[in-house]
Amino acid sequence: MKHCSVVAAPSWAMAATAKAALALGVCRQRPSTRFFFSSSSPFALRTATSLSSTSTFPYAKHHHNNTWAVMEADHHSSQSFELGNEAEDMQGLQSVPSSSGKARDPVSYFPKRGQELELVCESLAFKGKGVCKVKSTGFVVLCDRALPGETLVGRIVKKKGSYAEACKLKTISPHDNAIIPPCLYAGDCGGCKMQNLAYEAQIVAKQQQVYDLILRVGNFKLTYVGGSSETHFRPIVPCASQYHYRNKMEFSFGVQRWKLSNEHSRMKEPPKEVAAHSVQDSLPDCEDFALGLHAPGRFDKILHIEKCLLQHDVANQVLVTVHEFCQKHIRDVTAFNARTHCGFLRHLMIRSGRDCQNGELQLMVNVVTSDYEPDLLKPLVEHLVSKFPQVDLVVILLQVSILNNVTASVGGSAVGEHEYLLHGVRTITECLRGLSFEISANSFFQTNTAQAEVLYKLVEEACMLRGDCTEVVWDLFCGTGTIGLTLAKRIKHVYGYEIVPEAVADACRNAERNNIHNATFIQGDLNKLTAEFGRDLPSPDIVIIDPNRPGLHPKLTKFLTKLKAPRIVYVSCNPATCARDLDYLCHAEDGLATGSYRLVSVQPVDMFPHTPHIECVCALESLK
Ligand SMILES: C[S@@+](CC[C@H](N)C(=O)[O-])C[C@H]1O[C@@H](n2cnc3c(N)ncnc32)[C@H](O)[C@@H]1O
Repeated sequence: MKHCSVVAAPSWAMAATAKAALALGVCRQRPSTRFFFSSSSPFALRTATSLSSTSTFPYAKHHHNNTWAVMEADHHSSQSFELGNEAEDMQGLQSVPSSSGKARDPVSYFPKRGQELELVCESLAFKGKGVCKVKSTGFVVLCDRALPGETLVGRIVKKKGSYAEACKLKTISPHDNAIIPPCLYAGDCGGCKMQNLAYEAQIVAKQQQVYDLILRVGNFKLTYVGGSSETHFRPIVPCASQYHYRNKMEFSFGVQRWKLSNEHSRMKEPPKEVAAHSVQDSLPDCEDFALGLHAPGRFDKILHIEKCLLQHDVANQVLVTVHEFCQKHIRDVTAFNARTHCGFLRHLMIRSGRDCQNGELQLMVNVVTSDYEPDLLKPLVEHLVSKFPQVDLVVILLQVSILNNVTASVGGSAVGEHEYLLHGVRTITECLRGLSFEISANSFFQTNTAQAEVLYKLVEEACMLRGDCTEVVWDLFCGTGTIGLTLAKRIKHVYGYEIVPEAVADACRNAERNNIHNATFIQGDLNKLTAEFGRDLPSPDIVIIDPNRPGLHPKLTKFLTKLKAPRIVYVSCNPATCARDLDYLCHAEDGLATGSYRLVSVQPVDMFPHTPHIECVCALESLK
C-alpha cells in the first residue's frame, strides 16, 4: 500500500494556478488531496500518485440555461478560453503578492510574448501540456512537451490573462523519466506528445488526470483506506503494445510542407532555436508537396511523414508508396491547397484488418479528393495493387469531398460525401472477441484492436451480467455494433443506436455474419431525442453509452436520469466530458431527478500510448 501526500503550493502560486485553471475551464474543489490505493496489484503500487495542487484540466462545467457545457482546450477552439482580458487582470492586480508576502511588480511578474524564461514543470494537464511555473516568479505557464520535474527554457507564445502558454526551447535538467523518443517526428508532430516520457510515467499521468477530473469536475470522492467507499477508483490498465497499435490513420496532402526543427538548424542562417509556431510563420511559404499530418494548430501546413510508429508496417509502406507515386506525377495530380482551395488530393486514409478465418492482413486505402476524376487515380490504383501482392485484400476507395471550406480542412476529417469503389470490395474485416466484423470506410471501429479486446472485457465485467441470458441491453452510440454483439450470447436482446447509416448497416451485417439473432440496430441522432424515444423498446436492464469526445447531450442525460436503468456502463474517450455527465447523472438537482445513480467504479484504460488520449469505463447503479 502506498501513501502519497501533496505539498501545498504557496498561496500566490495557487491563486495564479487557479486562474489559469479557471481560464482552462477548471473547477477547483480541493487545493490538495491525499489518497491511498486500495488495490493490491503491484502495478497499482507503482503507479500510485497524488493529485497535485497544480493539476489543471481544460474543461468547464457551466450551469447555463439549465444545460451543462464543456469547452475543449484544443488548438481549434482555444479562443474560447479567452475568459479574462489581460488589461483587466493588470488593473485588478496592481501588485501581486509573493510567497514572502512582499508585493511583486506586475510588469516583471507577467511575462511578455516572445520572452524566454526558465520554467519548472510540475505536472501534466489533460491533453498532455506540462503545467509549469516561471522559476523566478511562480507565474503559471502551460508548455507542450514539458515533463513533470523538468527544468527548461521556454518562450512565451501566448498570453492568457493570468497564465501563459510557452513553447519548449531546451531542457536544462530533464525529468527522471525522460527518454529519447524513437520517432523522427516526435518533436514536431502533434500526435505523440508524450513520446519523450517513459511509458510507465505516461500512464501514471493519465491515471492522475482521470481521477482529477472525476473528483473535481464530477464532484466524487476517492476510496479512502479505512473510510467508507462510494466509488472504486481502479488502477489504469496499460497497453501491452506501445507501437504499431493503430489499425487506422488519416493523413492529409498539402502544398506547404512544415519544416522539422532539425531542418532549421541546417539552414544557412539558422533562425534561433524557437518553437515551430513562430519560426514557420517567419519563413517564406515553401510550395512543397507533402503527405502527412497537420502541423500542430495549423490547417494549412503538413508535416510530411514517411513512417508513423503508431501504425502497421504495411500501412507505412502504403504511405511511402502513395507519396512517391504522387510526387512523380505531381503535374497530373496536385495536392490540395487549404488556403486557395485548389488542388485534387485531399486526404489518405489507411485502415488495416484481418481475415478472421486465416488471419491474413487486409488493407483499405481511401483517397479523398476534391473532384470526381477516377482516371487520374487509375495509375496509382494499379501501382498499389501490384506493389502489395502479399496483402490478402486491398480495397481502394475514392471519396469525393467538395466541402472545400477551411473548417472542413481544419477538422482534418478524411471523409468524403460520395464514395466510389476503384478496386476490390467496399469493406474489410476485423476480429474482436471471437467475432468477425465488417467495416466500411466511414464507420467507426476501435482503432487499437488488441486493446479493444481488453476494453470490451472490462465493459462486460462492468455490466455484471447475471449469466442467465435475461438482460435487455441498450447499446447507445454503437458504431458497427461491436460492444453489443460481443455481449449478445450472454444477454436476452441488444438494441443499438447509432447516427451513421453505414455503421448501422455494418452492424446489421455483422449480426448476420456472426449468426446473432437477438440484436436490433436503429439509426438515429441521440442529440435530438424526442419524447417518444425508447417507448417502443423493452426497458433496459443495462444501458451502455459510448459517445464521441463531446459526451452526452443534455437531453440524453436528462432522459437517463428519468429512465433509471438498473445499470449504466459509460465508456468514455474523454474523461472531462465523462466527469461532467457523471456529475449530472449522480448529483443533478434540477427538479427532474435528484441523483438518479451511484457511481460504482472508475476504470481508466490506456488505448493510445504516447498520445494524451485516455479511455475510461465507469459503472453506475440506479438509486431506486
Ligand atoms: C466512440 S464511438 C463508439 C462506437 C462503438 N461503441 C465501438 O466501441 O466501436 C461513438 C459512436 O457514436 C456515434 N455517434 C456520434 N454522435 C452520435 C449521435 N448524436 N447519435 C448517435 N450516434 C452518434 C458515432 O458515429 C460513433 O460510431
